[in-house]
Amino acid sequence: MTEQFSSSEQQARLEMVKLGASFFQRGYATGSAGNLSLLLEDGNLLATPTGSCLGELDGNRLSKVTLEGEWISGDKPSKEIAFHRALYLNNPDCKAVVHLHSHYLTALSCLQGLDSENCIRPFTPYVVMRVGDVPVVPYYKPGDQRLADDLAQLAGKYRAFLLANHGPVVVGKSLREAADNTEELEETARLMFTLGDRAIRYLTDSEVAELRSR
Ligand SMILES: O=C(CO)COP(=O)(O)O
Ligand SMILES: [Zn+2]
Repeated sequence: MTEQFSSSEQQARLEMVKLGASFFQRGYATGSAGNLSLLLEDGNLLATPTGSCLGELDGNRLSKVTLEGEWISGDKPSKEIAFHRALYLNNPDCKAVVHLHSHYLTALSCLQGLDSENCIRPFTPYVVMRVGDVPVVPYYKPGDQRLADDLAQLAGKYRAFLLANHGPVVVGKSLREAADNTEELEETARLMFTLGDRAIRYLTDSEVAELRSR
């Protein structure tokens, strides 16, 4: 990578390239699906370009956009940049966003009858400790402004979201945290399908409350 970026921006670019490759190599991302963004120290967003494969990101060509949505540099930003911006603008703790079409969460997002306020009823502690409730955003086509409008409404209250018939969106205080929490959710969705129709002992309300108050 060239020297045209500040050292913190250079580090952020390298982190995005590294995490994108890690997602891709381990099968959490396939083809050119999914997008990542983070808030730079200069107050602008670094995001993956539209149509890019997370496994082959070029640190020098990542998109830079203002929080208002103006494209500053790099390749054309993700078509989902509007919903990424909505999350930063409506949650001061949001410093990074991960959106994937990971297998099990996307399968979950296609089920009918999900609880729109929390589609993952807790049966293991980590989802409660790290993420909390996961609301479902109704289906809109990728890139639709209504995804951003709905996420803007939910952003202040939740750390992860499931886009119906599409996939997860997870925020974090860092790209690493958002990535870790996305993986936690993906593994939890995988457990849901592994458990299938068997009777699950869900965590009780007091067990959930104990985890939340930690
Ligand atoms: O996941 C995607 C759309 O929801 C991928 O779109 P982009 O390639 O424009 O980021
Ligand atoms: Zn998508």
